[in-house]
This record gives sequence, structure tokens and C-alpha cells, in this order.
Amino acid sequence: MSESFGVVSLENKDTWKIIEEELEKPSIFKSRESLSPEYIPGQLPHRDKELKALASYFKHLVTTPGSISQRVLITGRIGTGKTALAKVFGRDFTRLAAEKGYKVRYAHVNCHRNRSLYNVIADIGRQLDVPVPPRGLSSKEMYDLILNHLDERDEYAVITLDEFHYFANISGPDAVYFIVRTYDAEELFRRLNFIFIAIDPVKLGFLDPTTEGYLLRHLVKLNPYTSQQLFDILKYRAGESMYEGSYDDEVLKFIADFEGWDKGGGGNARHALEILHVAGSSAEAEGRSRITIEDVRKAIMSTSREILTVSEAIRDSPIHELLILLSIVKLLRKTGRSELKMGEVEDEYNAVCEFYGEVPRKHTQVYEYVMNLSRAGIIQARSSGKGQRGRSTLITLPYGPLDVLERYLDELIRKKIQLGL
Ligand SMILES: Nc1ncnc2c1ncn2[C@@H]1O[C@H](COP(=O)(O)OP(=O)(O)OP(=O)(O)O)[C@@H](O)[C@H]1O
Repeated sequence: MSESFGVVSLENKDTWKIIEEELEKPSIFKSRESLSPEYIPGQLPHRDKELKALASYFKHLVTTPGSISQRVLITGRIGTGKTALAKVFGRDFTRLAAEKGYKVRYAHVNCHRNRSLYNVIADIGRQLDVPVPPRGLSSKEMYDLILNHLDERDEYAVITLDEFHYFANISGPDAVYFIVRTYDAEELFRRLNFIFIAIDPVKLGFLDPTTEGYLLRHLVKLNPYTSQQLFDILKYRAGESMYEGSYDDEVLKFIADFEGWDKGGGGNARHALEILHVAGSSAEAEGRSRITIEDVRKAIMSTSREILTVSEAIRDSPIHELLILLSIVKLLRKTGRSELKMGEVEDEYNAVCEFYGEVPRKHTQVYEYVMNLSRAGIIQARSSGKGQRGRSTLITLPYGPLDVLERYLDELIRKKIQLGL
């Protein structure tokens, strides 16, 4: 067949240019900073409801400003987006208020860093651009300065006290009342509105019942993320920070399934993003332009404090559980896949038994051993459910590196065989 070449298009480049661009192209990250914890994303997938709740709590600032001093409590487990939600709300609400001609400021105080009453107030003053005289002021003087500053400029402020329980525990209830002024009806004070962030409302037990009751009625509770929600969040954040083609849905799903609350994980978006970041960095360090499941396993191992080191967990396991675990590791390495079916693990187990001169156990016993390993958190086993031919058990190992694990298991099994265990 005669080959006809189309008209040489103008965008064709010299071959050296194509190669040079490829060599220069950073392989994974197009913007690392958009994966950093401090980065405030443009979207917050699966937090629309909570954003709407905050907007309705603070709506008075653009309808009847000064009518009340609002106080809202955001709670949720670590990594559920409490800080991001408050900062995104602060950023967007103040912009939208300004478009309507209202001057609303936003300040975000980290009470883990600023634990004393004076430091919290000074940080609020700094963020609201309150000119502070050089001589030392008392907390009350500083606070009054802030209120008068807002009054003079006819501004209102939404102030988030993040990790509020640290401040409350260190500085005590009097300091909290000083800031929150539950009973303060003075009009000037209504220029301040508050968002308190605490992991657990129980930690606010020191508050008097009125304040506590008020905050619990103005509560925005963030639930831990499910694996599907984390997949969506990872997809969005990866799209912002990594090059197309440097990751795929299987990698994101692997992380999301590990961390998803519905799959026994912590539902922690920070941890999921950290795993993605570490996996991307290790692929890049090895000069590869694509993240593999193995990169993710290594990242999970290096970032997951809660995973017992495998050696502790399997030290006293029966030898055939170890042979099954080794079969899983070998097969995951061979196939490069993220999950295995029970049947193929069993085939690999029979071959591994033959290699070590062991008589393989029957199916029911093998299944029992797999369930033991899953109950111990050493592997993850789930039923395939719909979408697969027949129901099967799907098995994966959420951590790595597999080559290190394989060597370790081989040594452990040889030792147990020598000892006749
Ligand atoms: N819905 C979401 N969409 C996009 N990114 C999110 C979402 N939720 C959380 N994140 C990201 O996950 C990370 C953790 O979020 P954040 O720090 O807000 O959690 P947190 O609940 O305040 O955690 P902690 O209690 O540890 O302070 C941040 O990088 C944040 O940008």
C-alpha cells in the first residue's frame, strides 16, 4: 500500500526538539505546592452541604450586618477537611460579600501554634491589619483595639479558631469566655463572628452549658470520607498537581480503598493525598513518569503509622499462613496488579508449597487462613460482589515494598521449616 504523507504541518518540530522537550519535561508533578497541606483548593468535592450550612449561618453579614455575633462549631476526625472548609468559606464568602458592597474580613488562627489568649488575639489583630502600637498591650487593650478598628472602618470579621481545644485546654475557660463573650450584648462586639474547629465536641466539655448548647446547635459535623469520595478528591487534586498520564484511576482507587472509611480506613483526605504525593515523589526519584501500584504500597508503608510492621504481625503465624502470604506477594509482584482472585492465589500457593516441600492444605483451610490474615489486617480480602463472573474473594496487600516483603517471608519460612514449626 503506497504510503501517502499528509502535508507537513507547521507544528512539526525538529526531532532534537521533541527529544529535548521530553528530557526536560518533569515526569510527575506540574505543581507540587497544590498537593501541600497548606494549599487551599478551588473546589471541595463532597463538602457542598457543609459549605451551604456555613453560608446560611453567616448570611446575616450581607443582609443585616451587626444583628448578631454568630458562633459555629466545625467538628470531624483528622483529615476530614475542617480547616480547608473554613478557609475556602472565608475566601469565597468575603469575596462575594465585597461584590455586594459589604466589608467582611476573614482571619484563621491556628490555636495549636497560638495557645495563649494574648497570642490568639495578637494573631487576629495581625491578620485584620490592625495597627498595633510598639508598647506592649494587655489582651483586653489589644481586643478593644481590634473592635474599634473594625468599627471605624465599618467592617465585620469572621474569625476561625482552629484546633480550638488546644487553646481552651491550655488557656482555660476564662480565656474562652473572654474571646467568645457569650453574654456580651454590646453592639461593638457583634462585629466579630466565630468559627470554632475541634476534632471532637466532647473536648469542649469545659464550656458552660449555655455556650456549649449554643455551639452544638450551630454544629457542622464532617464525616470521614468514603473510598468513593476520596477517589473523587484524589482525582481532582491529582488533576491539579500532576501531569496527565503520570497516574491512572487504578492508582487513585488503590489509595482511596486503603483510606476509605467504608473500607476500614481512617477516611482521612490528608493521609490519602500524602500517600499520592510520596508515591509520585518515589516514581520521580527513580526517573519514571508513571506512578505504579508498587509506588503506592511503598508510600503507604512509609506514611501509615497505624500499620503494624508486618514482622510483628506475622511472627507467630502458622507456616501455611506465611506460605499463602508469600504466594500473594509473589503473584502481586508477577502480575503488577492491585488485586488478586482467591483461585489464582490458591494456584500460586500450591506451587509455593511444592517449592518448599510442603503438602498444600485443602481449599477450606486455605480460605480460613486467608480470612485470618485479613482479620489480622495483614492483607485486605473482600467479596467481589456484582460486576465479576460469580462471586469471588478479592485479595490485596495495601503496603510494600513487595520485593522486601518477599525476601523477609522467604527467610522466615525457611527458619520455621528448619525449626520444624
Ligand atoms: N473535599 C476535599 N476536597 C479537596 N481537598 C480536600 C477535601 N477535604 C480535605 N482536603 C485536603 O485534605 C487535606 C486535609 O484537609 P484539612 O487539613 O482541612 O483536614 P482537617 O480536618 O482540618 O485535618 P486536621 O484535623 O488534621 O487539622 C488538605 O490538604 C485539604 O486541602
